[in-house]
Amino acid sequence: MAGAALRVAGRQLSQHRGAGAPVLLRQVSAAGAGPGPRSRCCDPGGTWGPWARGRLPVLHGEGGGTSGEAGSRTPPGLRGLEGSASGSSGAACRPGSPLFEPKSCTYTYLLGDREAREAVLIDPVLETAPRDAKLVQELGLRLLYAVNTHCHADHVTGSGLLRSLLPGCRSVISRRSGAQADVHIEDGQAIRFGRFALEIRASPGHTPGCVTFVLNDHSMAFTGDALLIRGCGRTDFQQGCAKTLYRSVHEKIFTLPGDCLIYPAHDYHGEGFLEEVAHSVHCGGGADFEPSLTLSCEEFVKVMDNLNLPKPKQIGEQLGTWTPGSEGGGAGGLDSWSEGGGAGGLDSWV
Ligand SMILES: N[C@@H](CCC(=O)N[C@@H](CSS)C(=O)NCC(=O)O)C(=O)O
Repeated sequence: MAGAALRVAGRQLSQHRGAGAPVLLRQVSAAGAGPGPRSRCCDPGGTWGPWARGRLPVLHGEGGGTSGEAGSRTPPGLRGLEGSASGSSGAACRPGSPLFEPKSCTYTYLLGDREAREAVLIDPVLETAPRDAKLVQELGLRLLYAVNTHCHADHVTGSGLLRSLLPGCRSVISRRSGAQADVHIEDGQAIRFGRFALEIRASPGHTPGCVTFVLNDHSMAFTGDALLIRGCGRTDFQQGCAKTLYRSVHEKIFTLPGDCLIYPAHDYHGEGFLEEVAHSVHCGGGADFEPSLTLSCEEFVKVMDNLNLPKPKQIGEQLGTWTPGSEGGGAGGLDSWSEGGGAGGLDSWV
């Protein structure tokens, strides 16, 4: 077991726990960094989830149960949010938010080993890469890898910029993504930082190359767009496949231990940060994430095939980084990605 994961709010390393735990850093985001439009959600209010309402932006779980300490956890909705790091209003800020990019509603995660000072950053965004690089430096960490859960269509990854800003940092993405990177990963492999590792679980469906990163003690999982908060990745382009996504989520994510915390790439609905996801999965059969995932696979596919979502706002920017030769051109290019390297022109992307 890697020990208890430590959440850190703002820009301070916590002293609450020993050095034997990886640091999961969460930064309180700026006021106004609210959620994007709701595309589908079973909570018509569009407000904070009950676990977040009225709370201040603080470090989740600090002083309360943290991952790796099964049995000491606070139930969903009651998780301790003591020790507020800010006096901001809960209504304006995302409670206990990790690193957040408001335009694409993307969560970036920084994990580090405090002893070895080695870190990995998951799903960085181009616009917020300078913020993340500064944070890594301030914390005295050495960023080994900027890893991507998949080829994003809604924003440009920050991994390329981070390689420049933090020499020694290597970009990572799955081989099946077809994108270029310093390191290509595959199901069953692991990315090491200090005494810890992120295990790679292929979780295709949103795209063929999607992966979920699971901390080696299985206390945390970073699901990318396979499983979101009150949602899951769309499957209507980038060679998406609803049936494949259903299988991935059920076989690779819902099978994680009941106390595993799930960290998704987006929260479009402002539900706040939903911890204890696997716990909720066990209680609600997945309904706390995406209710349609509790349906049969056949019914889920029907729902996904009839979402009629607009294309992501930034799909043009993302495609604009492609070099000629990548398929299609224009937004339509994403529809024709090929599994074996259709997104080959991503030199500027990773
Ligand atoms: N309004 C947002 C929607 C972006 C979007 O389509 N997001 C994808 C993941 S990134 S390709 C998705 O799967 N969304 C699921 C959903 O239910 O919305 C924007 O325009 O950026």
